[in-house]
Amino acid sequence: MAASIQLNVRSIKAPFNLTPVHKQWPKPSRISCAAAAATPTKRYSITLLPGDGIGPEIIFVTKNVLKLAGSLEGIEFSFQEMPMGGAALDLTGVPLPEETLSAAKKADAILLGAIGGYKWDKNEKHLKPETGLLQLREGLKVFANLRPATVLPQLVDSSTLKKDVAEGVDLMVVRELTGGIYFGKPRGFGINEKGEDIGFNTEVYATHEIDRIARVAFEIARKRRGQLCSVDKANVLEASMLWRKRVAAIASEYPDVELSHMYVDNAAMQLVRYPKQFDTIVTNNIFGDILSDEASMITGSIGMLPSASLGESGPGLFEPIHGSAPDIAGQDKANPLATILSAAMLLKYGLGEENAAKRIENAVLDTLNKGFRTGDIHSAGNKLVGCKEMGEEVLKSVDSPILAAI
Ligand SMILES: NC(=O)c1ccc[n+]([C@@H]2O[C@H](COP(=O)([O-])OP(=O)(O)OC[C@H]3O[C@@H](n4cnc5c(N)ncnc54)[C@H](O)[C@@H]3O)[C@@H](O)[C@H]2O)c1
Ligand SMILES: CC(C)[C@H](C(=O)O)[C@@H](O)C(=O)O
Ligand SMILES: [Mg+2]
Repeated sequence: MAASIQLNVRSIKAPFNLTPVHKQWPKPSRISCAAAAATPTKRYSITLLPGDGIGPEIIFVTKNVLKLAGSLEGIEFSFQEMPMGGAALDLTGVPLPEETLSAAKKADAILLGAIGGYKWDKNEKHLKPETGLLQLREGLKVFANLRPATVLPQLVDSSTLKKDVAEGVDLMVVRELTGGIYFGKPRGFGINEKGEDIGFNTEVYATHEIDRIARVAFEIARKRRGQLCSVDKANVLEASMLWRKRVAAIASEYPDVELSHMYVDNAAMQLVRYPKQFDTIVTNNIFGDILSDEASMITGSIGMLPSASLGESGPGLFEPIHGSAPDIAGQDKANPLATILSAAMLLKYGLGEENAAKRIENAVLDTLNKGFRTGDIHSAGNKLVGCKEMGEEVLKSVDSPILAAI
């Protein structure tokens, strides 16, 4: 299941007078000289949403990697940068301007950095950067969020888990992204019978929402190691009881996939006890959010985890699973690899361009093999680099021979 591929180029004029991200940074010379670019035969339009905090830094380097990998495979991209999150709030007063959503809908794929930051933390809900992100996911109808967590041999020592527990971990979290407690109604603030303030949200899932995410997960499990673990809280929550019933019903369509069920509290524990037991995990919106952050640390850092958000049709949304990291923003310390690997997912799942995707995955492996590490994955004996340099090293490796995919 991949987002539909639209091959026609669209030239969309940005309605905002945006300062391009990091225009003060010199363009890496490797872009023009790394390898002979193939004559473009395919053209795609990409909406870039740098967002806030480290977002512009990681999007800047990823755009260059995507551009070079594409050009070596006969692909030409047109990029359109649009405001999103806190940056959009400052510019337009809303976290997801209509122009941003409509440009995103018209693109072939969307690459997002990250949104959010201290400045907007106390805003009312509808004026929070995070609300813009939820509106974007809802607007694009990207209900299936794929979050792969793979422990690369080069980074096994960066894992917080013991080497023998972490090594060989290769799992995929399939997170439902447009339903559940994030979107359920009623929600809001009120006053209870004792006169106390209350805040409330509703976890609600309809059959069709569970069935479609279950089918995506079964399809993915079928192409992996044939094992699907559905994570829920069916011992307590009605929404989870329906979830478990429907996932079990859909299992009859996939006799070749082995289905198991696990309560989320146990799953959180099992992920750090023996993560190799997991192949594909399917879970609801909030459990997927939490478990994917947990899984990221097994791989060494949250700065390593990419994601793809796909719907039944229309462009896919590709973003790292981490946030805007305001504690390191503007310091050239961010690890861009989660975003670079999200660009590989964009090529693979969003555009069906497997060769260009492999180039990027391979370039990341090559760069790690050469010992380059940002601070979050750094250990003794490696070369500590910043976000820009890491991006430039990946660029240098984009034209290396294709080795095994990640
Ligand atoms: N998809 C998104 O845009 C997204 C996701 C999560 C959080 N957020 C937002 O980001 C803001 C900060 O949230 P948070 O601090 O809870 O989570 P975070 O993921 O931004 O940061 C958590 C920790 O991980 C580190 N980190 C994250 N990404 C990194 C990278 N690429 N390289 C190196 N270190 C990295 C940060 O420095 C921080 O110490 C909040 O406003 C939150 O709502 C946005
Ligand atoms: C920022 C927030 C809305 C978002 C989520 O909860 O989905 C983030 O944590 C993520 O994982 O993408
Ligand atoms: Mg999250």
